[in-house]
Amino acid sequence: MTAQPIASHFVDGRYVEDETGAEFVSRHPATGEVIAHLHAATQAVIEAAFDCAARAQKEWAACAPAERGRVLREAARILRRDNQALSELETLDTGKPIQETLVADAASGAEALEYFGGIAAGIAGETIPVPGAHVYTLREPLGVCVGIGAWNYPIQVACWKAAPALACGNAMVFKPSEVTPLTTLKLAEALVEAGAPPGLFNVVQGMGEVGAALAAHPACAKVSLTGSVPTGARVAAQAGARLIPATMELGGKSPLIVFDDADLEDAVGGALLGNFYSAGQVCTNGTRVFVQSGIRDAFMTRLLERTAAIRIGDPTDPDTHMGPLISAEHAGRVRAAIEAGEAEGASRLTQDALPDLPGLDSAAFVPPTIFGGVTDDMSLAREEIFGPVLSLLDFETESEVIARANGTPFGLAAGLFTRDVTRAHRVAAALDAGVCWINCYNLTPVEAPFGGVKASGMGRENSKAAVEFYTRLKTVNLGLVPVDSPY
Ligand SMILES: NC(=O)c1ccc[n+]([C@@H]2O[C@H](COP(=O)([O-])OP(=O)(O)OC[C@H]3O[C@@H](n4cnc5c(N)ncnc54)[C@H](O)[C@@H]3O)[C@@H](O)[C@H]2O)c1
Repeated sequence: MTAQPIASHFVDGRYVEDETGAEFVSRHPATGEVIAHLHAATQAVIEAAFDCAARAQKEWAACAPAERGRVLREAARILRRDNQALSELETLDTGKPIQETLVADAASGAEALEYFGGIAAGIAGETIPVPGAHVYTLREPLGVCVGIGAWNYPIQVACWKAAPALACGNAMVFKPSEVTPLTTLKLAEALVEAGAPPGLFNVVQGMGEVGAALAAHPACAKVSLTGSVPTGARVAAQAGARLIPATMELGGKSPLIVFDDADLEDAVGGALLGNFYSAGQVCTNGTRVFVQSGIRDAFMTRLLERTAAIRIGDPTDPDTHMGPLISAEHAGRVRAAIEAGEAEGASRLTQDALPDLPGLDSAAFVPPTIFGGVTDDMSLAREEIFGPVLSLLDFETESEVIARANGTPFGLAAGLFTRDVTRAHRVAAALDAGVCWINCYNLTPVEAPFGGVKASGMGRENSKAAVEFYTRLKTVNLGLVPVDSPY
């Protein structure tokens, strides 16, 4: 099994290798097999990427916004054309089931390219009515933006950053996670095929040091990171030291609240989606499931029944619901979190058992795990586990659950299930979260802003809101009356 790219990096419209960079490999998580050998970017590769990006950005910013939009929409068409192959590659690189990658990865990336391709020609400033002057604003590109990605949604994350950045007239140097380096190279190919100038979107590979070097580069005009809170704090501090804007899409420990009057099947479905999709490796997951006492028993019964029907196995099999975690090493961390939960007194309601996994590395798999009797002080309720671990917490009243749901440093997302429309809006308004879901979970339409509050990040991706984070505003004042000078 191989998924070896032509070369490690994609710079100035073509694949580039520099074998003096540190070697690393990409593995297929389900088997542990090495699928690609790569080299981390050297300083020479990084300089080449910024040089060509600066050149391409000038050309791109000078071209008609409608033309920029056309190129992005053409790139979307190419991703859709190649969706099968891209999804297979994403499944090899991430271990996520093919039934997910076919709909949620390159396809979501294509939606971002379509959306921002569509609004590119409408990005504009405004006129401001002021007596005696004609005042208007211009929305200008920032220059060369740096994107740094996480491993759970590699091509989606790259598109969610590249599409708004490019629509606004910027160029980008992007570093995928070293764990999942492959599909972002295909995005770079698609943009060139679509007619983007060489150098507009560059991919450089490597570990955290390469990301840090990109964010610290004097030509970096903005950095957008998707990753963990500790990395976000480091990268935001670097950006702060240089006074450049930063968008941070970080981790979470989101609450999902099920009130007594909820539709039972919808609430159970939401909790399953919001904990076990992508084997739980989703930043917005509602891992603290607060269940009101009147619905507790019915909810738990259906949750366990439906969890038992989850098919674990080979992610390349279209029937598989849940594949491995990103690596045996990460699965080990998730197992340690499960053991800590047991040691702290939570009761494990699911079996610690995997099906036979012939030819696969069972060390990379963790079965869907549900804990009951979880209290707010337990590590299960406080730490982002980033695996298929759902914690059930009991509650009685609305005001109690709002306070407990907000009792976390994170603020990425929150969900609630209720048939009471007044309560739904009241509780959504009271929750500390960048995104709230009422009677659904983990919907992220490109038309709506996405991002966190508190330690979960700053800035927004998707929607018209993203334009604010990839442009700078210039105010122009034109005097219409004689200059009123006392001198
Ligand atoms: N909010 C969101 O949109 C979102 C989406 C997906 C994942 N996440 C979060 O991402 C995390 C999982 O991803 P991960 O393990 O890849 O995160 P991570 O923080 O370990 O790495 C993220 C990226 O940052 C790079 N990096 C590491 N140190 C760096 C440094 N000092 N300077 C610059 N770059 C550096 C890594 O190489 C990688 O490309 C989880 O916490 C998850 O919640 C958030």
